[in-house]
Amino acid sequence: MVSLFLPTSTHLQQNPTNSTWLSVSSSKQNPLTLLPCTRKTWSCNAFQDISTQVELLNNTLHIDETLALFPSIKSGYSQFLNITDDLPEVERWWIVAFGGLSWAYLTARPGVLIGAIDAYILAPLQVGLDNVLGRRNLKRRDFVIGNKIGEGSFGVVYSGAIVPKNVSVEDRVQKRGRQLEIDGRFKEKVILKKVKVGVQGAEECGNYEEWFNYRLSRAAPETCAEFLGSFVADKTSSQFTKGGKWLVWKFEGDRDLGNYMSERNFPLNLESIMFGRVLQGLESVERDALIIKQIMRQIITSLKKIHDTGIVHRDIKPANLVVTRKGEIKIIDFGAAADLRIGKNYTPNRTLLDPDYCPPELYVLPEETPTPPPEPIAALLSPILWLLNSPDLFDMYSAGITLMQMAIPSMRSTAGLKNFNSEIKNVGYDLKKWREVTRSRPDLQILDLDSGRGWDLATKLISERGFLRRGRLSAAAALRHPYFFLGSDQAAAVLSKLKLSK
Ligand SMILES: Nc1ncnc2c1ncn2[C@@H]1O[C@H](COP(=O)(O)OP(=O)(O)OP(=O)(O)O)[C@@H](O)[C@H]1O
Repeated sequence: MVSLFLPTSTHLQQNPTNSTWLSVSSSKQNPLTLLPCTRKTWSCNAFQDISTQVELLNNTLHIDETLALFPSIKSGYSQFLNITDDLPEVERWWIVAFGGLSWAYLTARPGVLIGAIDAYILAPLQVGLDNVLGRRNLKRRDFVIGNKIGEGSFGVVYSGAIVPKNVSVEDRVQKRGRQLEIDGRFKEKVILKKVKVGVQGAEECGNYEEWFNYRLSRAAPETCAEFLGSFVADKTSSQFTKGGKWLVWKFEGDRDLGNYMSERNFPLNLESIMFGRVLQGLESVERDALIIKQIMRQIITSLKKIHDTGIVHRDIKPANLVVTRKGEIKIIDFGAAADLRIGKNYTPNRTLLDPDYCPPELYVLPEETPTPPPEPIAALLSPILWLLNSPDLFDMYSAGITLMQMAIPSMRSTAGLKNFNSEIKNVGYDLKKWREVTRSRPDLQILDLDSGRGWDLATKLISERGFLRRGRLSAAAALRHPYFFLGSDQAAAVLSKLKLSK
């Protein structure tokens, strides 16, 4: 039985094992006493002065015994009694109530308390530690640049490698084609993002991306690519422009989810990566469903952790989900992310979005939301902001589109996705209605398995915000959806890992 100990006279509590009621009394002078009672008699007993310890026939339970199980609570409880010894009972009640409410507020999402600990203790500690270990002193000459692998509005992304100490300067020029991969000396592969120079907003975006990567490297490192740091080029040569900023990550995998989805054999092309082997004894559609479920579980689990820190990614899509060799999904590209605990990278009326994946509301917060106040004040107000606006649901819509794309082959092409987006808009973002009227004849087999659990989840992710800006599942609620019950995908993943480790 779990009890709530209040430094006051009496309250009523039910024993969950046998449903009997207990009258619970405590005060400094009188040790806590539990009396079996009925609901009716409790109100009479409640104000009785219980000065002697009463032996309970069936439910003998003493506060000292119970508190002995929780030593820290016990010492806190007695300290509290000591400190408030001179106070009248009513004031003690107020202190407890105020303390409880403050604790609930400070720990409510997105976590004012944990955010303050991170900002004022963990972040400076990380800087100090990184400086001691030399991690903040990255230099241009530490890296060799390989092929260009992507370009966004604010940055150009290259593959690269860390230059080992024994390699001569001449070798540190750009390596093109497969030169870098076949050169055995460059073992530690990295990804480098060159922040564009002279492009409006690029520098600011690069700084934000760096900030988000450091923040997540402390709060939820397993969700994203390992961030190694940044450097500013000290001279202009080959890809480097003097003064230009570069961000560096560990190379997490050859391909992102978008690359895998563009292949005809998706999702089977991920089967051995996700599960370490071919799933046996299952129909092909069930194998597909299991792989997709495992990917979705990872995406939503990571989103939950990121949202718990107050960060909304705002650009969730297959191209921003790197698949590692161990079958882990890492979220990348935090250039558009916003920290809605302190208002970082949030400007009202400005949205950075990919129209194919962004939700109908377009903005992470209502357009009339004012410019964030200074960070400590914004942080203090953030639980109210989250409660009223649920900004995390922005990413959940994008996760829903990703699920639909994985499960419905015709939606994987750019044209198929655009067609879906225009059809869903025409039916007011009502997925059930879309199913009735779509002309695209989608193959919904995977979503319809297990009495349509996948389909049900999709309908609860792809929807308008609705009343009180809710009406869409949060990451935590999605993980509790029946689609993720009976973790057959989890079991297969664990089994394969056990087999591999033998
Ligand atoms: N840590 C990493 N490991 C492996 N591949 C990565 C990693 N980071 C990025 N990539 C690859 O590089 C591609 C481009 O990266 P990213 O999406 O961060 O930049 P971008 O969108 O081109 O730039 P911008 O931030 O300006 O929009 C990704 O799609 C992915 O394939």
